[in-house]
Amino acid sequence: MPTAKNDCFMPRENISIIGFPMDLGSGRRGVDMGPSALRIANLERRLRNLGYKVEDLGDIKIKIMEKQRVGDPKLRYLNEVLKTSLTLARTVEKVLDKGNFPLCIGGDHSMAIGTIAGIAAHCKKNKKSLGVIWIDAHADMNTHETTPSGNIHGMPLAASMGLGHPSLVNFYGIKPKLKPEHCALIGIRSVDIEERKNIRKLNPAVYTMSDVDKLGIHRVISRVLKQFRQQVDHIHVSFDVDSVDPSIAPGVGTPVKGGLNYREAHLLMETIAECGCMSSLEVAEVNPILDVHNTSAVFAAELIASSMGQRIL
Ligand SMILES: NC(=[NH2+])NCCC[C@H](N)C(=O)O
Ligand SMILES: [Mn+2]
Ligand SMILES: [Mn+2]
Repeated sequence: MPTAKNDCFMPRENISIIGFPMDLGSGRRGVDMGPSALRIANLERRLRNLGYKVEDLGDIKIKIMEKQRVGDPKLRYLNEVLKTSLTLARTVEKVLDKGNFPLCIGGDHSMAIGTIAGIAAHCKKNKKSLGVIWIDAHADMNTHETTPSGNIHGMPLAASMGLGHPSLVNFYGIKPKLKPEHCALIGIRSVDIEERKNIRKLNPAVYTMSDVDKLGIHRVISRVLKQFRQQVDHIHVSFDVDSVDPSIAPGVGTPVKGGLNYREAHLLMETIAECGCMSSLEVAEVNPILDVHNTSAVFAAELIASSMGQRIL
């Protein structure tokens, strides 16, 4: 095992799967079916085959979109996002408190508001520092003031670092939940003009696709892991499936050309597994309506397995 700051880096035996069938945070329907698609892709069996004990806690209850009001156009479905994020945060916190590994499957990326809140609460109680590796085509660092869409899935990372609408920033009573120096973004290739200013203001480490092209994905993730292993106690990986190129993962709500290729994505996750230092994982934005025979969900399930120790040999 690699040396670690404390024992939270030891691999956890028990995985708790939490489904978050939410699409109110995104502009397009369908990601609410992501958790089902991942389960159909045999997620649980893949993890059991790796030797883990797995419990599936089922889905967080979410009221269907057709019955909701959009509300503020700059913070679409805010109330529903807050309400459901609260249940998610409590569930994640409980799972961590009992020593299990939370695997949250979405759902749109607004789920990170709840996931990171629950993790931050657990870390605060146990005097652990939190690091987040955000793998995404997008930075998700908009606020209600900079968003071009009003979709909350474009805001969770900024909000977690203390920038954005007070209801998101103060959510779950911890503010900020994450320090920018303990945050790294990887795979970025679509940032809104105003969103750039937020990135500059907070200044987390950002590895764009150009950086991945130049350095190689292995060097990028190794650099981040090396730094985080020395500086934080809990590493959370937030994986947006649209980080991968749409040619291999077409089933996502907001596809952007020029993403990680098949092997880059696996190598990224395999390197995270080798480090043995991931303490929680969430996978967001699988959209079965836009998918082709569930290939994106199967790919996402494969990537989850790679991040949990699946090896070629
Ligand atoms: N989690 C995601 N897929 N986010 C996409 C965000 C797209 C765009 N930046 C927006 O704010 O609307
Ligand atoms: Mn995202
Ligand atoms: Mn994205």
